[in-house]
Amino acid sequence: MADSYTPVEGGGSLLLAWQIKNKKVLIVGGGNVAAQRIVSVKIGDAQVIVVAPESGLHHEVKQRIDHGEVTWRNRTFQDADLEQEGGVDMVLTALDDHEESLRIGHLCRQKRIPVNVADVPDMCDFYFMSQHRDGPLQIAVSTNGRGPKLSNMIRTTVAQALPPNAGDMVYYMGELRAKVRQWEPKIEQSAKRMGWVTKVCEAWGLHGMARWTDAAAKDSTLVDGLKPYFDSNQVPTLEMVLP
Ligand SMILES: C[C@@]1(CC(=O)O)C2=NC(=C\c3[nH]c(c(CCC(=O)O)c3CC(=O)O)Cc3[nH]c(c(CC(=O)O)c3CCC(=O)O)/C=C3\N/C(=C\2)[C@@H](CCC(=O)O)[C@]3(C)CC(=O)O)/[C@H]1CCC(=O)O
Ligand SMILES: NC(=O)c1ccc[n+]([C@@H]2O[C@H](COP(=O)([O-])OP(=O)(O)OC[C@H]3O[C@@H](n4cnc5c(N)ncnc54)[C@H](O)[C@@H]3O)[C@@H](O)[C@H]2O)c1
Repeated sequence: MADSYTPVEGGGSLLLAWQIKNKKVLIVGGGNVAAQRIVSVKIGDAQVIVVAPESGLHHEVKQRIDHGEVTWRNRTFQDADLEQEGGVDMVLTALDDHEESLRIGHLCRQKRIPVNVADVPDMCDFYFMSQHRDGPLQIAVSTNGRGPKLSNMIRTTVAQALPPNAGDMVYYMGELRAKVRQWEPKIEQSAKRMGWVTKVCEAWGLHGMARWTDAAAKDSTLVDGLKPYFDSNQVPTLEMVLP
């Protein structure tokens, strides 16, 4: 046991990968910011309700309404929007009416509905982050409200440092992980499974896994060739398993 653990540095945010699939997200406003918010929450397969009068709709928002990607209430916000059809799980305001935006923020706080109020960090229960998306890979950067443009630049720099097939790599290494669970389904063997997968990741490295990915994408049976190595708890070099 350590005499003293590293002190925790507070003042940050709790970063989570929020599972919002089929949850109801109310977006108030239908302009520029709303258009971006819709994309952010639809990535998580949320059910989106937009409340905004037709006169102020951004063409992207209009298109998503026309395509049935979001539900639309063609009017200004009413307090009852927070209660209708069993209530909502999250609210995002994207209005050009600052006072009304703040009022909605306070209402959500009263009702304990998580809320993001565009342009008013103090009223946000959570901030959005600058995001890189590549299939199952998501990388998000926060500066905790200090510099959104800086978030964007750091995110771009991080993404550029990755192998170009990083998203596929996450996908195919996930396939390998699923295979290992099939090979050794017993829950008490979890430590063996995790230990072997970790050793493979470390031995191959990111660039090795990227090479594996290109080969596995061409030949779906390749993964089965790893089973004897798993069974004997050995980690093969790529040369031993690539065609
Ligand atoms: C990540 C991203 C996600 C998204 O919004 O989707 C995002 N802002 C993005 C872009 C961006 N926003 C703004 C600019 C102009 C340049 C600049 O101001 O720097 C740029 C740059 C650009 O457009 O390139 C204006 C702005 N933003 C906020 C304020 C209010 C304030 O600061 O008080 C003002 C008005 C400032 C003023 O008027 O002076 C506040 C917030 N913006 C946040 C997120 C949260 C903190 C994120 C963090 O800490 O990193 C937070 C706190 C709340 C929130 O919105 O959740 C997205 C990156 C998109 C990408 O990656 O491409
Ligand atoms: N545009 C940006 O890049 C940006 C970036 C950060 C923050 N913001 C802030 O976010 C807010 C929204 O910006 P925007 O560019 O999307 O504005 P916008 O003018 O494009 O859109 C505002 C939308 O709100 C709707 N609206 C107004 N009152 C409403 C009400 N009572 N109920 C429902 N809908 C209502 C309008 O009809 C319109 O659809 C502003 O406060 C802005 O300062 C904008």
